[in-house]
Amino acid sequence: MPKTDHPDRTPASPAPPQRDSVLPELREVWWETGVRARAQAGLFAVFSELPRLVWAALVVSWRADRARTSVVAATTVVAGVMSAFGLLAAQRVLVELFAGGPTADKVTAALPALVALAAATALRAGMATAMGYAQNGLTPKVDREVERGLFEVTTAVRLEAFDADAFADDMERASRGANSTTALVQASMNLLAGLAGVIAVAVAVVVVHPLLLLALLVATVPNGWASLRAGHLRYQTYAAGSVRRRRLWLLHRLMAERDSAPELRTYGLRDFLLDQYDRVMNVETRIQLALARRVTTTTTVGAVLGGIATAVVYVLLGLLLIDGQIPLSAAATCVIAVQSAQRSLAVVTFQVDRVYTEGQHFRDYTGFMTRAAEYLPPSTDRPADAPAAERLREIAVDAVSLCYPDRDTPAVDRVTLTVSAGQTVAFVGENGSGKSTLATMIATLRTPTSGTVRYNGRPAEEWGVDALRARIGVVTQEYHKWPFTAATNIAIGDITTTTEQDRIEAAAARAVAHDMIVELPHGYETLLDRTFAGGQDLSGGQWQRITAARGFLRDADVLIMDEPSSALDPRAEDALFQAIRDRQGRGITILITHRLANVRHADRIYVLHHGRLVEAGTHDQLMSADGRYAELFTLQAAGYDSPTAHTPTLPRQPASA
Ligand SMILES: Nc1ncnc2c1ncn2[C@@H]1O[C@H](COP(=O)(O)OP(=O)(O)OP(=O)(O)O)[C@@H](O)[C@H]1O
Repeated sequence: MPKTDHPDRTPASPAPPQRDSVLPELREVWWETGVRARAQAGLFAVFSELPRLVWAALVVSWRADRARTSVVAATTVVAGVMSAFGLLAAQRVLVELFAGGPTADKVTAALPALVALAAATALRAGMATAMGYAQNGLTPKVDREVERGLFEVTTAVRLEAFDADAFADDMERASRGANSTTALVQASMNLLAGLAGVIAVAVAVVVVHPLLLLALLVATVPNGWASLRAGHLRYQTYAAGSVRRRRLWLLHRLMAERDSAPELRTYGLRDFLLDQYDRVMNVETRIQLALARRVTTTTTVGAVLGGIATAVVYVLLGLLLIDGQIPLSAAATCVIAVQSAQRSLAVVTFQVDRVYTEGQHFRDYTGFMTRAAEYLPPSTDRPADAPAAERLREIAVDAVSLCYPDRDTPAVDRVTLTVSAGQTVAFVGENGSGKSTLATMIATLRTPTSGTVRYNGRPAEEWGVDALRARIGVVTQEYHKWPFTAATNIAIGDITTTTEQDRIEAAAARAVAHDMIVELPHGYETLLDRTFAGGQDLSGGQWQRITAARGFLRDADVLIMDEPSSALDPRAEDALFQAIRDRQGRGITILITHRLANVRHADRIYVLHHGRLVEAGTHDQLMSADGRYAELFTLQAAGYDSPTAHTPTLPRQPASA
């Protein structure tokens, strides 16, 4: 890892080495190097990037709301013109007032210019109000445009994306980037408005004396530099703290949310988690203090240099006046212009800083959108040769392997098998043997690293992922508890059926969930989320019945059930497997379970071990073969046969009874 100047590496910041073993998340990860390199771009890079960022902001804004973007652009230009016009009118007023003659005549002569000055000031204020109004209206539209785009991608990427090391961090920064877009758009608009003001003042100053323009620049450059550098330091710190922030967010959730509350108390994790929080926050505090020191030093140096330069401008003005190079009226106008220019330039430098900083976050967003596109599945359009009514008759798994990222050994290793319509097959094997991974590949949720899965003889690409998924129902081992009503939680199995109560109830009945649901306070309309008023929670087994109902809802050609009964009571389990057996002779059913008594009726049982298919056959065939399946089955059965329930007898150690 190359050495870089990084806020985390300031002498005060690194966590002690032994803590890394507790919080590996605090260690530097490879992808941060690239982010940091970007954050370390010099000020020249900042300016060279500005036009592109402002342009990007205008494009987003234009896409979100053309009318409001046009209003902002028009009011910006008109306000700028009015600034120049106002300054020139002010100078005209002063020229008339400093002319010779009686005061009444001078005031009368200055009146037209005074009226013009008042009109320009009023118009400029009106433009600022209109611009503010249009910008406020733009904010929610830009938010929606960008955030929706992000969600469209995060909900479409393949599951592999969530296994990739950098994806979660990348996504975290992208969400921050999405939130930054509104700020970028606003800052860009304000920057353009500020620039229009600066140009207006510059024009007025040049009219008075060209040399004053140079002085004006000298007076503003130090503050501008300080402001830009401070923004730059903040971004560097932000970019380097992504992993730490994610860790903090996780700790917030672990300590404050309902899911973790019981285990937190059972295992007495309070002090442990608070300690972890303290460690992350200690690092964070040190880094923020170091940042504050550097930012304060930078802005102080900028302010001192800016003050000296302003004094130089006024001295120069005085010298020009004494020398008779400019009249008193022009000198007075120039003082007004210098103050006005400093105000406008303060706006510009502040907005340059914001545009750059928010722009970096925005680039995180656009960069993520580009990188995430690599994880998007191929076009989901159903090809013309996959008729909508075609049923899945056969699934052929051909030498399929899957290696998870950063794993040396494949989770599934060259597995070949075929399942036909009407068959119920079971995948069995010890924990981690690859059963779920194989099932997710059949369900098109993961793409094999090598080998092919064919559906009716054709690979998935020829069908289109959507066409296949519409024909495959999956009940996953790690099901999700959706914070919706019981009815919707079942309808999620086929979201088009949310209003088809009879279908929902039929699916619930097959999954032994109906009676349980009608006993809930609001029956099917009971909200299954305790975090909302009136919400209910269910037991593990009750949740499992709901998820099984999800699987039954869509009478899919293929139903994959991964550990559907691990939390069910014996009666519910028996009823569920009866319902699964009812599919036999019709669709394809793939069953994954450790309760081997439930797979006895399967047409074929596939035994996996370390990712490889080691045995296949019916229950009777596998028992006669006396291999791995027979061993597991006998071991489990012995638990029931044993006279002492707590000391199950191993098959090769006959019971002493
Ligand atoms: N997302 C993942 N990233 C990396 N490795 C994974 C991932 N999911 C599973 N694995 C690994 O792949 C192997 C197979 O896991 P899989 O979940 O397919 O096993 P399984 O047979 O279904 O296990 P179980 O009976 O415990 O459900 C295991 O070694 C597991 O650690």
